[in-house]
Amino acid sequence: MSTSKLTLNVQSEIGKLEAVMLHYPGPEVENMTPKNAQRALYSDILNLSIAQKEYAQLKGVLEKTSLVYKVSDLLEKVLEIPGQRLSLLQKICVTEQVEDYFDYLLELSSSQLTKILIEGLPMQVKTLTDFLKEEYYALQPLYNFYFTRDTSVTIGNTSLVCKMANAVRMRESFIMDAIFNSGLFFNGKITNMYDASQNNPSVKIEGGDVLVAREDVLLIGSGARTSPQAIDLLIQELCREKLSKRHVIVQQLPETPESFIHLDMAFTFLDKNTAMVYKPLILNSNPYKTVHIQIENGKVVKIAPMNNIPAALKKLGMEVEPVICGGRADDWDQEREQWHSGANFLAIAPGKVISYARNINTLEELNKKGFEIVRADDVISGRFDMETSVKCVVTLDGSELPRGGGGPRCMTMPLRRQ
Ligand SMILES: NC(=[NH2+])NCCC[C@H](N)C(=O)O
Repeated sequence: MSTSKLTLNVQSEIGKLEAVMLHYPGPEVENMTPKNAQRALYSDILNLSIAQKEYAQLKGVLEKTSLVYKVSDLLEKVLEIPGQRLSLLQKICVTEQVEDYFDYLLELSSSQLTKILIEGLPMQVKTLTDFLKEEYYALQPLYNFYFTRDTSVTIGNTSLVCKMANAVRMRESFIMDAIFNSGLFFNGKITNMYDASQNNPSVKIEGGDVLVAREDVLLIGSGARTSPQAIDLLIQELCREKLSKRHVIVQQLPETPESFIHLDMAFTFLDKNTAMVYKPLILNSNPYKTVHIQIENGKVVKIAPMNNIPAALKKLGMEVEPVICGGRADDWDQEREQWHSGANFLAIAPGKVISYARNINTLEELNKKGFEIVRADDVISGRFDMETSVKCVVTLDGSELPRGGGGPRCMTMPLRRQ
């Protein structure tokens, strides 16, 4: 991590990645039992030591190609500043109803406090009421913190702090807000969706649903995690900038199964003119609407239905050739690989992407389209030089990480792209 401030700038999903925010999964991902895994938003429980080995591959590849900011390092620095520590703790203690612990937390060292805010604070059982709650934690662990994509989004020079759909992820957003607002690390603007929503409970939005297709084009999923009310509010915020023209393409998503939580589980950009798609949702006819919202001089001027995302993009001069997640041949393969984040790609440069090795039908499809398939370890060791490749997929071992419910795009929050 560098010491000078980084200027935020993301104008696409594929421009060469220059800086990214990560959280390395720690004990918090194991601080659960099968009984409460669902509340933690997991479909299964994880094995940390394997998850960490897999994660090390992602981190290793990113460190080779981009600046990496580690959330816990940034948080610790923010907590060093008394005023910022106080306001973050007040916010957390009030919203999570743990005011009794405020004085104790305030006195901890910044590194202890960082650890507790991420890994959870065990409850002190002092009353019968506490005892009968059958809760182990006063502050729940941040099980999903390694999915840094969801709690904030860099749109151009602005960091959008997301209003999470589930209370169990709310503290993640508060931490991101404190990091961006500290003024210590980044130059850029901040839009906080909690503040903007004025506590309207129907406003919810998560970064996995927001894709910056082009400087003037956002793709937004609307479903379990992002509501139409939040998209309307985001548009209002965008309208303040009074850019002459802007487009928002909204894709409705199924509420179940949970592998459709975000748009990036069904559609991600791979290259300037290529995107990974889950065919049944993105290309086939289905009940889920695609809507084009046109903004001019700070006003919504048109809201119109579209056939699908590729058709809407084409209208805006962005032709994308779809690559089929799971391959063309078998719809079971498509379903199985989509479930294991097979459509969730992170581009680290145009045509250079990261995904899980397990989704072999998806990889075969990419290989047919000219993408070399390489292992993360070969990139990290230098046996494979990504610079010499025109198009490649770097694959991560992914037996544990996908059980948390996401892939490489979900685990990375770009701060700056070329
Ligand atoms: N961008 C994504 N698709 N993120 C996946 C997040 C998964 C996480 N378990 C959740 O439910 O919140």
